[in-house]
Amino acid sequence: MTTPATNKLVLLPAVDVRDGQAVRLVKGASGSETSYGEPLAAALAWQQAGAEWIHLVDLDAAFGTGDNRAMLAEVTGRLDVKVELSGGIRDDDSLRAALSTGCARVNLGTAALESPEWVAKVIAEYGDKIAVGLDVVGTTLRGRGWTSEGGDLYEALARLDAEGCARYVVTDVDKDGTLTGPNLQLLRNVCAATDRAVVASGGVSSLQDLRDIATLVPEGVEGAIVGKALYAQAFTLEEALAAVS
Ligand SMILES: O=C(O)c1ccccc1NCC(=O)[C@H](O)[C@H](O)COP(=O)(O)O
Repeated sequence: MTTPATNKLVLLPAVDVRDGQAVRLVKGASGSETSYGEPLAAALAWQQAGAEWIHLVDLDAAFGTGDNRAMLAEVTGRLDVKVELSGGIRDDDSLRAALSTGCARVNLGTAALESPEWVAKVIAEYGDKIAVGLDVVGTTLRGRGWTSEGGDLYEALARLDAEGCARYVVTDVDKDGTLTGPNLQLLRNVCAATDRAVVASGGVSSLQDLRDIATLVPEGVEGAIVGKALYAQAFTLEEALAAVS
């Protein structure tokens, strides 16, 4: 693995969109939404607070209950910071739409489980504009808005590494939206199995959680997505950025 130049952890505040609203779910369960208002207002607030990245998710597209494509394109276009677009990007049409927003990269989930040949093709074509979301319960992958099972984490990781995947967004579904802390052991295990960059997602509840994730930067963790903790005002983004700088 290439040693990162600094130990700085990149923070990606999450804006998850359902039915036109910024929401947070508990363990990704449809119906467990808490609403936090307009996605653009949330994203602009994180940008104003110093975010370099926004993790922007179309939950309807992920769940197959419609999409918020036009709204996410508008939000991405209004931001000056980099956007990682996620949720329901599964074919040429949805990938083209996502990339045409001007986002810095997209995150593929279900497609990596159900359409491995297509994913290998787009990794070869778009390089590090493609990240793959490895959303797991235990070591079993989840797709389709985390409702379907999709095989073994480490088998998928070996396959995607061989195909040249640059980056993985790793989520412990049982931690996501629960404010119970990240699964540090999962992150360590994934870093031990790949030399590609890892973005941690799910469960962050405190500044100490972020400092704990930052200790894994030398092992390959590059960033951390933070959702519920920011919306629940457990800390401010300014405090979070200071804690990991
Ligand atoms: O990212 C997706 O594509 C996705 C699909 C289906 C359900 C949830 C999805 N993402 C959730 C997130 O990205 C969360 O915002 C992120 O893990 C933050 O979690 P937390 O800090 O625990 O609120």
